[in-house]
Amino acid sequence: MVLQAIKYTRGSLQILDQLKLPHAEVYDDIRTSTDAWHAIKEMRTRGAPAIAIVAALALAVELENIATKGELSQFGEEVKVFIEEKLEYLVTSRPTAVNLADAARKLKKAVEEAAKDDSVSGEAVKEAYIKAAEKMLVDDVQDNEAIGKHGAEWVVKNTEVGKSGQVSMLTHCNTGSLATAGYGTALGVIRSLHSNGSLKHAFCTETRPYNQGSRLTAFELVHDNIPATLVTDSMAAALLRLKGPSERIAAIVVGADRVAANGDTANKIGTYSLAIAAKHHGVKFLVAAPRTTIDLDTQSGEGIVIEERPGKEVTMIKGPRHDGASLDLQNVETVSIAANGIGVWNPAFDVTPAELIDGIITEVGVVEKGSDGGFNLQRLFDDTPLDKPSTIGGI
Ligand SMILES: CSC[C@H]1O[C@H](OP(=O)(O)O)[C@H](O)[C@@H]1O
Repeated sequence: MVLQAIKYTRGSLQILDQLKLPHAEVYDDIRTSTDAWHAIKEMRTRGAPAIAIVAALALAVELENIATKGELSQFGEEVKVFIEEKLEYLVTSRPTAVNLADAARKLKKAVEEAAKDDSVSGEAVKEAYIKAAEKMLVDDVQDNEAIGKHGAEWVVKNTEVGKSGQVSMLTHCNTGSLATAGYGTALGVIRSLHSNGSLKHAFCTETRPYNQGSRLTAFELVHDNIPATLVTDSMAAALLRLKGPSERIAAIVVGADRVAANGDTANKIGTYSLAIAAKHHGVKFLVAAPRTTIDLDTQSGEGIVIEERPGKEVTMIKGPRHDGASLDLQNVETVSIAANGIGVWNPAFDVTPAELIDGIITEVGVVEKGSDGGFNLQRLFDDTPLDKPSTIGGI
């Protein structure tokens, strides 16, 4: 059965509560933009692409239900203003991932287009919004499958493939079906390698403090029967030193929350240290992200706002009681794992400089740095297919 973080039909949206995973699969109804804002803020739904899609669809459901109750304005301009205000509110839920702001910009543009004619009805503007939001859900899965294909091809072509013709990979945080509309980005590359028969073993970090790796990525890898091993974040560098047939890491592949114009990448905290270890050990370091994660308006990592989260996410840990024999799923406890009174620094993301990144895998191809040592990401948005040699930066 396919893992679904997002369940949507016209007028109805449910999200898989990721704070209850991996021990319970509970879906929460999202009926309004306010429901979505809180679900995103609390990280019941998370992942750069997923938060954009959940926000967009939550407003679609809100609009549909307002119309069903006969409360939608008949005037297109009034519906347009309502939509714009709701999108601006939704964007405030989490600042670092650009996908949400990018989606809001595109949805506003679709609504502006629909409302150009003063005589347009509220119903027409509502329909234009809902169609644009629903398209994001469909496009994301297609983009992720393409990312998986391009990434798997690049890894096999550009890394030291084992004698078995297979590679072992390391990934960080969760970038799978639980972070997107389906299939995943970095985890999508691992899924593609696995389905091609090119994956020897997958390693995932636990990704403290929110444990998206141990709670979510391990859940997805077990669900898909992909041979995998969980390691703590502090074990990653030591893992890169191992040269055994299964442990020899061919490449690290991670997701992204925002890729700046020069390729500097904001991603889950701990990504930067993995990139440093990869450089030291001569292991390829790859970022996998759809173009909706690329922010050409932010020139470098210096311009990326890093979300800071509550200290209790570091000092407290939550899970079902285990009596030494089995889990008591009805008895979820939160326990402190730090000294009372200690200060806490809890940035949710860090920035990996472009110089530590070997390739950026997108749905239209893999971008590598050119002879000038830089990424030319504008090429991703040009009409020229990526398979043609570019003037700046080999692609
Ligand atoms: C395809 S998910 C991209 C990115 O989003 C995650 O952040 P969070 O779990 O805080 O929403 C993580 O940084 C992933 O790499």
